[in-house]
Amino acid sequence: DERKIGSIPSVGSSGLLEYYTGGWRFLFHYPEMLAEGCEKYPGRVFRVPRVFRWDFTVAGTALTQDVVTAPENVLSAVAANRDASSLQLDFTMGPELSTNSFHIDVVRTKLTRNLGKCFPGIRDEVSCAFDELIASDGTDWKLVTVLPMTTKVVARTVNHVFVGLPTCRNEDYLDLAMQYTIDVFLRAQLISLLPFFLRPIFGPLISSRNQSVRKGLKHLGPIIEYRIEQEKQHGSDWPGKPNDYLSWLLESVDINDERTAPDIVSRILAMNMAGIHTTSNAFAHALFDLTTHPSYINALREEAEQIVEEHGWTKAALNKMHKIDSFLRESQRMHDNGPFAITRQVLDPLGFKFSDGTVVPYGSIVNVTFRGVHFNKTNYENPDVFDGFRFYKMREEPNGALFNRHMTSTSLDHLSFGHKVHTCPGRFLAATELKTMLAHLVINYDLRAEIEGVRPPDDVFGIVIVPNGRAKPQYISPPGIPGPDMTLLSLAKLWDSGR
Ligand code: HEM
Repeated sequence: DERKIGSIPSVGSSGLLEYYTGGWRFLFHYPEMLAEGCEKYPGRVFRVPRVFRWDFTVAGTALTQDVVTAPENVLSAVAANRDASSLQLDFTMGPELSTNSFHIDVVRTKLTRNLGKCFPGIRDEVSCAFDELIASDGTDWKLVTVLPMTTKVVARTVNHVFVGLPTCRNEDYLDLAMQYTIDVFLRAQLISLLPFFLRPIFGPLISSRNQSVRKGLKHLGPIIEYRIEQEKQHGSDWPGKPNDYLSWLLESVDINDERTAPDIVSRILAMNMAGIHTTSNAFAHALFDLTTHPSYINALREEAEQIVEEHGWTKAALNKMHKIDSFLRESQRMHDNGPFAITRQVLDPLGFKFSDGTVVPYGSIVNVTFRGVHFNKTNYENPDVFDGFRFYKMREEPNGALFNRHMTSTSLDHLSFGHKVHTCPGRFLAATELKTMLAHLVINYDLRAEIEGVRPPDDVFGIVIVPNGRAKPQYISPPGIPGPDMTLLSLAKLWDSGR
């Protein structure tokens, strides 16, 4: 295995020292290390030192195809999440979530099919949450820290779909929903520092799983009990049954099993983890792109206003917002959730052989990095330049009828939601939320950067690469009211004149 590994290029030195010291570089300079690897070894696999291990990173379209089409028993997403990667799923969330993942099937099927019906609730939650959190009195610009605000708006909105009102607005429940991801990640990092044989002993003690499920049961336990009772009395279509994820989950389980309520709570927490920070990070990035390139604001506002005026606030109307769709997709292209679209563990004892002949050994972690694909000149013209209407322009071309670059489309050149086998099943919900949020903001508010023309730098810690948590763009509602010193229009003009 050492011989096989030795022939794979590495970022930094490939010596033994790098194996031990490089891991520390990884904590604070991972984006630069990946950029260096993608630049030096385009279209290949390269090694990156982590703490006491090498990760194998794929930086190109052809080899990405090898990864996304490999079967689960060869390159496993489940194994990567359970133990070897950052989640330590067995301890942090429970092994049953990977051995029976019906909660994921329910997202893929019932949740996605019901988005049209759930849309009024989504729209209402987005609008109330933003208006409450920005709390503009309509006379002055207001500074609001982006990331906590978007996280709260998203947490309320997904939970409107997951568990409905009033729980989706309960502060204590929302704290749990937002904090859960952080608890899981931090504790998983601690567990993964332990030697393998100690993990089963100390893993459960370090994990916050029982505590989180207990807190979740405090809020959801009585609701689950009530719904089970109604079903027992009136059958599965009982009068007044809410149309939400909790109901769809309960339709898929044995309600007589006493383990049902804690199990359902674990699965709802897992979906909060998959759905909150991913979406709120994407939105924060989009807002930073908008305030750094404010000339887009009017165009997006015009589109949103015109479509809402003509078709009202519906899911079908969102589908017509092509500029908003393009803007969000471009923002995702340039700023992803962390460095990797795809993480897998090699399960084949013979290792995994890529189509270029590279072999990575059994047990290794293989990552596909966004950078190698999204910033690749063969995939995109001027990939380093933000072009909010890049995809909109493709759509307008003569063969636009064949356009297949919507926000929710995955492809080998756009991996924000993964591609093929494990493509994100929540992307339709995420896109619905993101488009509703962006349309709501531009229709109801003017916004501008805290510091003109400056995009707040990402926060970086190891593989956690997230939008800046302290930046505060400014908002004013309703749009068009002059601010204390400069209006949005004058800002846009300055930008156009090249300042
Ligand atoms: C902008 C927001 C989101 C982004 C960027 C995102 C991205 C991703 C990515 C990159 C994957 C991994 C694909 C792979 O391993 O091949 C994934 C998987 C997943 N996502 Fe999302 N996601 C988002 C929102 C959501 C939401 C809202 C939900 C839930 C409602 C969700 C549920 C899931 C689940 C359950 C998986 C695992 C699928 C599987 O293993 O088969 N995601 N997502």
